[in-house]
Amino acid sequence: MSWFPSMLLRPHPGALIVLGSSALGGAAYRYGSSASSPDASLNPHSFTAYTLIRKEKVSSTSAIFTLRNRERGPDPDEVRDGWRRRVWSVQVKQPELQIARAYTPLPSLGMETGGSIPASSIGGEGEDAEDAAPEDLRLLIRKENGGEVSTYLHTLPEQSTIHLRGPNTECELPTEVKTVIFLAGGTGIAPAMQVAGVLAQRKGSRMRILWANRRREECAGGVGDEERDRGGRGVFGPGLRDNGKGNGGERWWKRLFWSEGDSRRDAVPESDIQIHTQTRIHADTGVHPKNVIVRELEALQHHTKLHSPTNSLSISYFVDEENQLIKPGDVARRLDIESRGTEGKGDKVILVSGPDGFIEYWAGKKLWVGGREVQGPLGGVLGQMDLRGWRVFKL
Ligand SMILES: Cc1cc2nc3c(=O)[nH]c(=O)nc-3n(C[C@H](O)[C@H](O)[C@H](O)COP(=O)(O)OP(=O)(O)OC[C@H]3O[C@@H](n4cnc5c(N)ncnc54)[C@H](O)[C@@H]3O)c2cc1C
Repeated sequence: MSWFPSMLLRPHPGALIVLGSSALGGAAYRYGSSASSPDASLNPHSFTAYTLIRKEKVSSTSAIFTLRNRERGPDPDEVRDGWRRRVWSVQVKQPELQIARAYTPLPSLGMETGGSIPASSIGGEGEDAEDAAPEDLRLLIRKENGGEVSTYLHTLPEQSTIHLRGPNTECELPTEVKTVIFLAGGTGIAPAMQVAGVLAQRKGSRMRILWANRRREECAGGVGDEERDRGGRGVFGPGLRDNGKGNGGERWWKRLFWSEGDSRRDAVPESDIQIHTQTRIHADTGVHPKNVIVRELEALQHHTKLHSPTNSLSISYFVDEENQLIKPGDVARRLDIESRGTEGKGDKVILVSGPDGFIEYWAGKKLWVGGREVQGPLGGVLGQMDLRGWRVFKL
């Protein structure tokens, strides 16, 4: 495949940071005049200081960390470019142990054009939209039991300093890629959201995310599109359909997208819009309130349709503790649907991202060759399936 890197220059997670940079791309990094030193902007060669301005709980083990460049150094071009066509990550340093780990920034609406609205602010309180700055980075970080860096990060209070290096390209999504099936395990949803952000900008794009979690709390309130269509456990609960009015008694979130008289107001049916707003439902209705990641995903769906009504982003949730595992048939069915009538219409890709065991089960092991991580042969469940020309990439 010409457009996927044949080798990922990803250092072993435990590598000492003194061993050197893992950045890909070799692009020229531009430092703006407002930056007082080259290190003021995110760059792959040295660590840049960020302030943890917000820690937003997702579940008992995960949170979204919002990080602001301490010297307000401008984003390098590589980051802006990344939001348009890449899956990318940054490295975060644990200063005492001098080790670093990779984390995947979450997209914000309009990132590709310098916008800065966290998708979670759609249908929410609206604070995020006002507080956000274009160069803020948001990382979904799960606290690993006994994990050195993630545990350290979760102990930090807001206003702490965190050092980042990057961006590191994980894979490119050239413009001909418009159809993606994404198998995500746990925090593998972060790269899936990046891909959704990229495809939203491509007319006629189709993406299906199958997201597996061990526990419901990681995807609380998430109802898959198929389940919703079947009229299963409602998103809104009896008599509680959200009217999309938010706090001010007005559909404030519409203003984030449309100005008065904008013809796109009518591009998405009102019923669709309502379904993408935040729910505030008590636990005794039996419906989980949506956590911030689920809200972000639904806002991404909304954003995808706004770009073009022919775009489609569907999400399916699978929860181990509810005995819902992704089965080969779930993938085969989606392959079947997405293959129909799209022969020769651009590249179709299956991306797999998550813990090592998840990737190995679905696509076979990634390999380490000469201290670098490479794709390795296609194995696992996907290796046994008739993929009809779909490409597979392990993230
Ligand atoms: C490109 C990329 C993007 C990523 N994006 C994200 C993201 O967006 N969000 C996210 O949360 N994570 C992400 N990760 C994973 C992340 O980089 C870290 O691997 C993760 O946070 C764990 O790091 P840690 O230092 O906390 O754990 P580690 O210290 O590396 O430990 C990991 C696990 O191994 C166990 N362990 C460690 N040492 C031993 C030992 N000697 N014997 C037995 N068990 C041991 C620990 O108990 C722990 O459960 C990404 C990884 C990559 C490569």
